[in-house]
Amino acid sequence: MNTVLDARLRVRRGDFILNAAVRVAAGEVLAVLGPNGSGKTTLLAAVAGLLVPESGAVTVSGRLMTSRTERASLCVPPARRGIGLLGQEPLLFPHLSAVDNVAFGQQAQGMSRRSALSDARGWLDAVGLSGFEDRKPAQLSGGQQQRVAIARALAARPRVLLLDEPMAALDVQNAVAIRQLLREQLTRSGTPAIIVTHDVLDALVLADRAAILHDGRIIDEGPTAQVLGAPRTQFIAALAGLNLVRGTRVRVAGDAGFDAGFDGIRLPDGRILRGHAGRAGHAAVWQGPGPASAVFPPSAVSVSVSVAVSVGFAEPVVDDLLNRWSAIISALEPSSGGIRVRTVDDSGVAAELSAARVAELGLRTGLAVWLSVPVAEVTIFADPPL
Ligand SMILES: Nc1ncnc2c1ncn2[C@@H]1O[C@H](COP(=O)(O)OP(=O)(O)OP(=O)(O)O)[C@@H](O)[C@H]1O
Repeated sequence: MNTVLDARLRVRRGDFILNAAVRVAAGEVLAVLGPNGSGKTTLLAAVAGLLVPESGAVTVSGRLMTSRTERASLCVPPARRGIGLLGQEPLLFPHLSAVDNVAFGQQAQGMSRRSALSDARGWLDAVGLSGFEDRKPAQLSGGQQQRVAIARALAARPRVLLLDEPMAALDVQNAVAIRQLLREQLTRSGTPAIIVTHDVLDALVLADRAAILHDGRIIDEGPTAQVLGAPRTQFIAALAGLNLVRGTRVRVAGDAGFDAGFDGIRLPDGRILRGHAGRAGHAAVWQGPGPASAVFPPSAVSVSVSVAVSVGFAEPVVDDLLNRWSAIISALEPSSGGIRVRTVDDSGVAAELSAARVAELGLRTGLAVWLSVPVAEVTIFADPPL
């Protein structure tokens, strides 16, 4: 891997400690996902040189930018790292026109005004703002200002671009357009980037790899689809729109012609949810009981109504290929796949049904139902220590 950015950092902020390592290769985009307070902004600030770590190092294209050991300390100022920053707010110079805002960085680096302006016009065209060159930020919409900020960040030709929730302050339509624009421009320019985000779409559309930050530590990292498809935390499962149920890993004897037997997890109420072992390295080898998670999509969960349902009481196994349990509906919400049926259950499992099916079954909040999910749809992962 042709590493452009290599950062290993331990940063203290009050009681909070970030202890994380990230690498970004040439032309690669890494998404850093994590809940509020997990340390995402702290990580970017330390990479950018805005925060000095307790220990660690940051190199950009092999040049040491931060180095902190017990004996020595180096921290190259942010403006001299070749690192671009794009945040939620465009932070344009209010007194400069769009084209002057974009040209500013190039001129500061010594490019002639004429060349910098010509380059800036090209970048404004690339972000769909040709014809807006002479407008001041106050004469542009929020989405247009963010486009100028993207043009400005890329025009400076940073070695690495750090994006801190760049779509968070935009309405949905603008966010979709700017996300697409960022994808095009990052690909076109080959700029390696880290994007910190709460939004799974940012990770899916923009990033090759995703890292999950949890309480100051990276607890999972890999190709975006793989990380989101095998979520290690409820936070990521919810982002990815998947159900994640925690329990203890058990080996379930295969009595229906499955030589290897099933894998399953035992839930806190004693119920067993059966599935199959997840991706290699997570749970491919049986390692005895231990914390584990079952992951399955809401679209795989069927709902049926029975008058005799007693909640929390697991029905005797009626089908080796199906997990089945009782629950009470807590909410019905619109979703991309129809209607999301949320249930009260230790694990808060959700099902996704068409509106017609919801009407046909007469589903409503407070109704007791049976939920079932095919064993083949459930993936079991051994939990790494969080
Ligand atoms: N200046 C500060 N002094 C003390 N603690 C701080 C300071 N700034 C941040 N923290 C703490 O550091 C932790 C990480 O904050 P950080 O902003 O990096 O998280 P984040 O993942 O970016 O969160 P969010 O998604 O809400 O922006 C939090 O617990 C926060 O309270």
